[in-house]
Amino acid sequence: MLATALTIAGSDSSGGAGIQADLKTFSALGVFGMSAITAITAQNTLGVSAIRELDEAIIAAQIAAVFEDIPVGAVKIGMLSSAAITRTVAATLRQYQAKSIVVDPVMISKSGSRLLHPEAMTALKEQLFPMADVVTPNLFEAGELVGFSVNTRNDMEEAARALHALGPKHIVVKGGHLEGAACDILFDGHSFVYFENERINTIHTHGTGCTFSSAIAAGLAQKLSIEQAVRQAKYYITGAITHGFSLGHGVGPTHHFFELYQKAGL
Ligand SMILES: Nc1ncnc2c1ncn2[C@@H]1O[C@H](COP(=O)(O)OP(=O)(O)O)[C@@H](O)[C@H]1O
Ligand SMILES: Cc1ncc(COP(=O)(O)OP(=O)(O)O)c(N)n1
Repeated sequence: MLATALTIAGSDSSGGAGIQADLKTFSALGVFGMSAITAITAQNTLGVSAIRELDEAIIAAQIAAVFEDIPVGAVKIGMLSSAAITRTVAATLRQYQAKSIVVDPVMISKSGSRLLHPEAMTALKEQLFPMADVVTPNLFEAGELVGFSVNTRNDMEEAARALHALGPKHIVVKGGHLEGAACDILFDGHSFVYFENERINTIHTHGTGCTFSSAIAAGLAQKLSIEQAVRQAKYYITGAITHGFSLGHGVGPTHHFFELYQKAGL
């Protein structure tokens, strides 16, 4: 049977990030994608001009409709916006005993708009992190979550240890915003695995975090180990950034296509 994955995230009208990037990634990786939308953003390559949260009942109903009918191989969680939405998503996933959960703790878009109210941080840590198989913060998000700034590889390791203590089985701290090579680290509570690629010199990186976390979820849905899923995701995002392109007047999107997956040779 085809592997399936559910994304619970916000909609990006320009198609570069959010639900749209997640579904494109699932599809390119050969996984059947399903979605539960938490919020609608009016967004393009220049920024976010409006956000409308959906009410908790319709968010829970979308998740329930999928789980009541279809086996869900993995879940990716992106923009949650509020504490109430975060609690609703956690409670609904608990109700359906969801497995293989990847939490991308989306806080601020690259263009600078808040996608998570600061007061939702506690619900994220207390309700969702203990259920997560993987949490994938970037440097800024890791810093906000642990309460110290994360700027070096040493800081990334320290942050991964602190975040692992909150309950997720694995942490991937993304080094996309580091100087030099694009280096991410995976921590399982015992040891670190480094995933490193040469930095691609481009401004067209809209949606990199969404693409990376949904590629990990796709790998888990395909029954890869965490390390294999992160390796596949790293290969995929590197190709997607390499083929990122100018679209609109600002930061263009990453590009998703099946050949990126075929070449992964996993
Ligand atoms: N310019 C780049 N060249 C190569 N890889 C990159 C680049 N920017 C980001 N990445 C990779 O993309 C993934 C997403 O990271 P990041 O951009 O830090 O996430 P976010 O979108 O959440 O800020 C990571 O694997 C990171 O290493
Ligand atoms: C609706 C929505 N969700 C998440 C993001 C953040 O995407 P990310 O891949 O972390 O990075 P940018 O797209 O902000 O570059 C978003 N923008 N919109």
